[in-house]
Amino acid sequence: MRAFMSSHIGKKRSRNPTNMESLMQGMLAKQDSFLNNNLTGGGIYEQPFIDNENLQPLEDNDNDMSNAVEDDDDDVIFIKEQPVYLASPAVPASDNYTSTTSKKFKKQRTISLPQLPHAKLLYQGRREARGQNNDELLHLTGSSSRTLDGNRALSLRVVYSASPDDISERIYSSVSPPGSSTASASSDSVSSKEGMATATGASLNGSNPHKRSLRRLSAPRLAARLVGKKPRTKKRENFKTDKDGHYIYRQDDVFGGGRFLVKGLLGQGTFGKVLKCSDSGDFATSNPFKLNSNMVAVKVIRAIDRYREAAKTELRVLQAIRENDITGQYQCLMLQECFEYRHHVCIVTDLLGKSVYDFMCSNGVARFPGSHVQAMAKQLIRSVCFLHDLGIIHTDLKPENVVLCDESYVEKDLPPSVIRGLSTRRREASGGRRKLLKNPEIKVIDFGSAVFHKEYHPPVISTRHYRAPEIVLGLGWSFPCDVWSIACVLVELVTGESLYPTHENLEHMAMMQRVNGEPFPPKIVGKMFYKSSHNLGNLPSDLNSTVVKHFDKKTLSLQWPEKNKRGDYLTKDKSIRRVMDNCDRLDFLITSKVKADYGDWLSIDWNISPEKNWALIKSRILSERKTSGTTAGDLNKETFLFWYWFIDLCRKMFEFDPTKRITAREALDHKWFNLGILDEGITSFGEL
Ligand SMILES: Nc1ncnc2c1ncn2[C@@H]1O[C@H](COP(=O)(O)OP(=O)(O)OP(=O)(O)O)[C@@H](O)[C@H]1O
Repeated sequence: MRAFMSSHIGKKRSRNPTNMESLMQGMLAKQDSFLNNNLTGGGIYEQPFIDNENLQPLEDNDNDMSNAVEDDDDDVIFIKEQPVYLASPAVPASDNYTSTTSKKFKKQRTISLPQLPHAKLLYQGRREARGQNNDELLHLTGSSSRTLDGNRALSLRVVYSASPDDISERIYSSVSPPGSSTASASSDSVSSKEGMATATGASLNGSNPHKRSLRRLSAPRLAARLVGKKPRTKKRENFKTDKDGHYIYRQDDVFGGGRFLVKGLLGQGTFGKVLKCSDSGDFATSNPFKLNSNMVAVKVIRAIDRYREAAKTELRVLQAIRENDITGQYQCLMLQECFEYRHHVCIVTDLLGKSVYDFMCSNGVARFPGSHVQAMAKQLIRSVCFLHDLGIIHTDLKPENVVLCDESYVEKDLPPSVIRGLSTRRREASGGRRKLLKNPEIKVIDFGSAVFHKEYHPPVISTRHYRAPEIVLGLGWSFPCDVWSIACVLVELVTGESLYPTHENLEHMAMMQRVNGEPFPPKIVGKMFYKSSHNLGNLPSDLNSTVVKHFDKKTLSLQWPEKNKRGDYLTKDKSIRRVMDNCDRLDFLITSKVKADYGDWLSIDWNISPEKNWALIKSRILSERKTSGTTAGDLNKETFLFWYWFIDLCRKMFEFDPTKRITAREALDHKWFNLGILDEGITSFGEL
């Protein structure tokens, strides 16, 4: 009972009807092929469930201008209809589906400009998951014993090296009396995981009935028997670890019982190194949902107890994701397996493309076109919605942790004026060209800081630029902190620059107020004073010295720029400039960046309705046309509406008070996701 939007083009009036129409037709054809061959193949497009609640948002209320099919400025109308489902008890189950052409039911609202198919992804989560912004949840600091118990229950298979030395060691331990085995001493507990090798540390201890036959095998073959895999090579496993517990990266190293061959370094962080490896194991070829034949990413965690412990929580999160999303449709990194090797926890996952951050760095124009931002936003919010429904808070959403599934792109030459304005580094990295992805499909990675909502919550989480105000103010945090981080990411995708380029609390808070165009609500500042004075909850250690002291106890307002008693400024000029130059109210900030594509006509003021905004733009265009004969260029009403509602969504995600912030689930239903835009991201989509 699967049905997708039926689409048709109804032509109204067009400046260049033939071009526009063929462009739209081309887009439709690409969408169809994408739906049928690509995303649907991976199960990304879900069958919408039958639910009256899901018959939304159909028609918008008074403010909705995007239904404006009668408007003079419309060129081509690109009508899309969501399938309509009924859940009336009077209707037999088999009749619940109604075709999109039925007159009985309301159509999905009209879209005048095209969208990428990703922007239409549906989310069929657990309906019972509610109250994610509940005040009590925010003050839950989580139980550390739950975290420890959870980690203790995790089984890690120990894999031994195929090198002769290690094998003799294994033979030795395999014939040792039960309980004295080095295998059981070094493993946290041993069991096999679904789809993984069955040989385990337990099978190697003294009670193993096969120990005599194991002793007769050559070293590499013995290793293979131990891990249940074919060894890649007889080459010695020269895998080395430095004094900080980091694996010392060397191309062509072999590890994991001869199974993994190191092909490259994908990234390194606090937790360890992420390696690109070719995998000779069975799982690599037998998994139908795998993206990339036998290539995998292996995160080799530092061989230090505290990181090993953290890695176990990461593994539990990855396991929960895999158990609840077997096909990977919610675009989270997929765990293939995990094992312990020479005291390193190794996490094997699908190999993905470069991060969105790296793509931006290598691009002549760091910002993404609106259509790509919308496509990525839908996927990202949907992924986070799925995680939240599982009771998982990611806590470290940032462009580095959003990776591309397909790095291929088309290039466009940039005008010399733009090239001149690029930094030398960017000019060299980009070759003076703008890169446009052919497919903005993404995955969310790095669950190394993810937290189950009932488990231990560290007082400070998130990378600074993406950190929500409730964390900075020490109010306690929960699911809403991810929503704030997503908003920071989305703005960065649109502007190409970090929204909060700062490294300290006072400056960060001043920037937040400037972006939101309002001071912190007295309610949350009052809570901060209460919690800090009563030492309630798990407070950041520097809360008083870097945050609380900057608020006035009576007015509950942030004292920035900081002054001494005589009224002299204590805040340095450089810091004041950083706040004033880099930040502006979000509507002004976004329009100032987006103007690069649509000219000076575009201006949005979130304090006035879209109708009034558009009327102002129109009157400016008209008067200018009279005096200088200029036109509005690429700006039309649909484009304006697209950015207006994008800003509206971000504003709701940047709500200071986490209990009032829009949830990921609510964000999925925001009207911005019903709007389209015709830009370079649409034309580059699926380009050959
Ligand atoms: N499955 C993957 N496919 C491709 N690249 C990956 C994959 N996993 C990680 N990477 C790359 O490795 C980098 C580091 O990975 P990850 O964030 O998981 O490690 P980390 O040690 O937790 O890093 P950090 O300390 O910065 O949080 C990522 O930014 C990404 O570029």
